[in-house]
Amino acid sequence: MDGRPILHDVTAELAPGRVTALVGVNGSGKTSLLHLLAGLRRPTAGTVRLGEHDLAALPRRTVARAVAVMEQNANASVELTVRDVVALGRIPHAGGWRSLADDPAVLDAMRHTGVDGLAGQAWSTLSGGERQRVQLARALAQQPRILLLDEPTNHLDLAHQIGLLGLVRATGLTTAVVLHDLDLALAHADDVWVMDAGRIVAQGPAGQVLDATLIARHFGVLGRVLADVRPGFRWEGLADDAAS
Ligand SMILES: Nc1ncnc2c1ncn2[C@@H]1O[C@H](COP(=O)(O)OP(=O)(O)OP(=O)(O)O)[C@@H](O)[C@H]1O
Repeated sequence: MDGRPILHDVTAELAPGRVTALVGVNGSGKTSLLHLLAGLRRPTAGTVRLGEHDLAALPRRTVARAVAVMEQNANASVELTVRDVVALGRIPHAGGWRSLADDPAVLDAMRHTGVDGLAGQAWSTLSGGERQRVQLARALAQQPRILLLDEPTNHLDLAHQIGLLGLVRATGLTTAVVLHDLDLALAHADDVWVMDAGRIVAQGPAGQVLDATLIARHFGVLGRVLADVRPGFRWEGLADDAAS
């Protein structure tokens, strides 16, 4: 790291019980911001607050009981079953001698995400899409108040992309999700934060913020908003002079 700030002038608040999509071109700062919200990285200036508290001042276990993170390309280095991986979500709540894998929250989370049929299967043998769902189950087993997801729809086919975001919505948890697909953001997020060069350049309800002008300016793509059948975009190719 060369000491240059990655994020600048970021002021934003996740709305309780709502799904907020972090969108923006590659390198715009989405993952960096998600890591700050998760307490995985600390800001060099400014404060990240969890309720009334400075996140940096809270014990790690307290944060882990409140905030669950599903990272991009999450991996499990040792040979674990699906049930073991989901049980990792119970660590912040662990106490006594009961096996984490026997915790009812583990089974609930596996059922909720549809991976209960894979419980005994080795993590290393799972497909990319199955891994994504198991990682979501691990995050839900944590029983957090806040869910932070970094591109959770990677590796998923279309039906599973929609299904996974539907599951996330159904939790009712305060959620921030990094998404590249603006159609998915429109369909599944309540709010969006649009990032460009380390700043949040627009934020608000997804249907109001994501319009053709903003997309041309901050994504360099010309498009038309389709409002007749469903909210969405029709792409019309790359715009060389999008910002003009
Ligand atoms: N540890 C680091 N040291 C130096 N630069 C970093 C570090 N982490 C991120 N960056 C830089 O900060 C910028 C934002 O990165 P970040 O991963 O947050 O972007 P992103 O919007 O999530 O990108 P993508 O869509 O490609 O995943 C990039 O230019 C990246 O190279």
